[in-house]
Amino acid sequence: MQKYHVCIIGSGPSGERCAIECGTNGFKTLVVDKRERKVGGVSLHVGTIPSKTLREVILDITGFGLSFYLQKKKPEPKELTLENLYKKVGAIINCEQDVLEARFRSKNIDVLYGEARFVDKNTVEIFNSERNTTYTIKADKFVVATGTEPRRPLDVPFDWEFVYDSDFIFSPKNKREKLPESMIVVGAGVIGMEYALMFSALGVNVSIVDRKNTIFPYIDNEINRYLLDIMMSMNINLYFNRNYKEIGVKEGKAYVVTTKEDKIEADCVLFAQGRVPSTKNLNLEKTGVKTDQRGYILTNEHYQTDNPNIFACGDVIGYPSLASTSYEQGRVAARALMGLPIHSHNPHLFPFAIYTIPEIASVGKTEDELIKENIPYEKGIGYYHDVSKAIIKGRRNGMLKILFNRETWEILGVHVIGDQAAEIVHIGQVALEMGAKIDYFLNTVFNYPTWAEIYRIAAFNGINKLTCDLPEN
Ligand SMILES: Cc1cc2nc3c(=O)[nH]c(=O)nc-3n(C[C@H](O)[C@H](O)[C@H](O)COP(=O)(O)OP(=O)(O)OC[C@H]3O[C@@H](n4cnc5c(N)ncnc54)[C@H](O)[C@@H]3O)c2cc1C
Ligand SMILES: NC(=O)c1ccc[n+]([C@@H]2O[C@H](COP(=O)([O-])OP(=O)(O)OC[C@H]3O[C@@H](n4cnc5c(N)ncnc54)[C@H](O)[C@@H]3O)[C@@H](O)[C@H]2O)c1
Repeated sequence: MQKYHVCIIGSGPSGERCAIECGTNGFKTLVVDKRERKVGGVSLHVGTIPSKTLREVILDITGFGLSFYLQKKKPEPKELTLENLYKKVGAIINCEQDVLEARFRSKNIDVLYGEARFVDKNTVEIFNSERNTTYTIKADKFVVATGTEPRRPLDVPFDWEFVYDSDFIFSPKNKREKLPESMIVVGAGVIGMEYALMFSALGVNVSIVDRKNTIFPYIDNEINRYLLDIMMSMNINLYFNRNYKEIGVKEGKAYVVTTKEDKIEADCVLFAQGRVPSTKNLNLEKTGVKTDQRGYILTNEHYQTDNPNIFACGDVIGYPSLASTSYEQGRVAARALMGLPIHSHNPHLFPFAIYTIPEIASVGKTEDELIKENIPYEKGIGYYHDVSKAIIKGRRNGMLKILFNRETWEILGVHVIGDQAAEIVHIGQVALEMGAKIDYFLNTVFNYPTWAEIYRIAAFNGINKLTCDLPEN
C-alpha cells in the first residue's frame, strides 16, 4: 500500500492545477483518473479542447463568416470528412496530453489509472479494468475533482450512430462514417448551441429544441438578439418553448416528437440537456462529505468539504462549471490543504465565453441586473463594421456594449459578440477590476489598428448620450 500527502481524484483542469501546486510545494502527490491511460479530464478529451479545436478547424476550412472578398473557396469534399476532422482534433489532443504528462513528471507527480472509490476517510481503492487490478492508497488529504458526465435519460435511445451526446459526437466511438446532412440538437445550452452553430457552418441543416424561450437567459438581451439574427440568416430552425416528447430512430433516420407535437426528422440527434456530477460511485457516504440533492459536493470558499481532510473542486461542485474557473479552484484548494496563504483577485468577477459562431463573451452586470438593482446606468455600443481591424480581417459581424454608471461613470459590465470576443472582453475585465471609468477609453492610447479600438468607439457612443460632465472624483 502506498502513502501520499495528497491524492487527487480526477485530472481535469481543477485536478491538474491542484496537483501542480502541490507538486511545486514538495507535497508527495498522486493523481488518479479512470480515463484509460489519459490525463486531462473531460476538458481535454471530450469537452473544451476538442470542441474548440473543431470550431477552429471548421472556421479555417470553410472560411465561414468572412467578408466576401476574403471568403475561401468552397471546401473540397475530401477536407470535409469526419475522418479528417477527427485527425485534426486528435493531433491537438495528443499534443496537449504530452504537455500535461511532462508537466506532471517535472513536479514528481505520480499518475495512476483506474476508478477510485473511498474505503474509509483516509483510504481509496483504485480499480484498473485493463489490468484487472485494485490498488489501495492512503493519503493525508484527498481532493475530489471528478467533474461531470452527460445527463442520459433512460427514454433517449443513445446508439452513437443516430443519437449522440457531446462525449461521443467527435469520438472514435462515433459509428457514423459520413458527415450528417441534417441534425436535431435537443437542449440549447452552451454545448448544444456551440455544436449547433459549428454543424450549421459546415452546411448541415440544424434544428434546435429547447424548453426556454430565449437562447442564453444569463447573457445580455441585445447580444442574444444579435445571435438570433445570425442564426436566422443561417436558416437554423428553432423549436423553443417545448421539450422533447419522444426521440427515436426509424428507417435509417432519427426523429424527435416535441411536446407541441412537431415531428422533426434528421440524420442524427445531439442530446445536450445538461450534465450530472460524477459522484455516484465514490462511496462519499463513508467520508462525511456532503452533497446537495443533485449530487454536487458542498464546500466552503476554500473548497474544503464537511470532512476537513477532503477537498472538492471543479465541475463536481457545480456553478460556474468552466475550465477557467476550475483551474483557479484547484489552485485555491491546493494552497488551502497545504496551509499556505491564498491570494485571489475578486473571485466573483470572472468572464464567460461562449464559442458560438460568432463567439460571445461577457463580464460584470447585464442591463437586466442593473435594472433589478436600481442602478442608474448608460450604455455605449460599438459595432465591428466601424473597427479597422475587423474590416481588415473580414469579420464585420459583431458588437461590443459597455454598461457604466450614469452618475459616477464607473464601468459596470462589458458584453461582446463577434470574432475574438473571448479575448476582447479581457480589456473590459481589467478595467472593471481596477474600478476604471468610461472616459478611460477616450483618454488612453491603444495600438491601431487593433480590436481594442472598439472600446473607444463604444465609450464615445455612451458618453455622447450623457448630458452631464465627468464627476469630480
Ligand atoms: C463539450 C464541452 C465544451 C466545453 N467548453 C468549454 C469552454 O470552451 N470553456 C470552458 O471554460 N469550459 C468548457 N467546458 C467545461 C469544462 O470542460 C469543465 O468546466 C472542466 O472540464 C471541469 O474540469 P474538472 O476539473 O471538474 O474535471 P473534468 O475535466 O470534468 O475531468 C474529471 C476527470 O475525473 C475523472 N473521474 C471521474 N470519476 C472518477 C473516479 N471515480 N476515479 C477516477 N477518475 C474519475 C474523469 O474520467 C475525468 O477525466 C466544456 C465542457 C464540455 C462538455
Ligand atoms: N464555452 C463554455 O464555457 C462552455 C462550453 C460548453 C460547455 N460548458 C459547460 O458545460 C456545462 C454543461 O453544458 P450544457 O449545455 O450541457 O448544459 P446547460 O445547463 O448549459 O444547458 C442545458 C440545456 O438543456 C435544457 N434542459 C436541461 N434539463 C432539461 C430538462 N429536464 N428538460 C428540458 N430541458 C432541459 C436547458 O433549458 C438548457 O438549455 C455548462 O455548465 C457549461 O458551463 C461551457
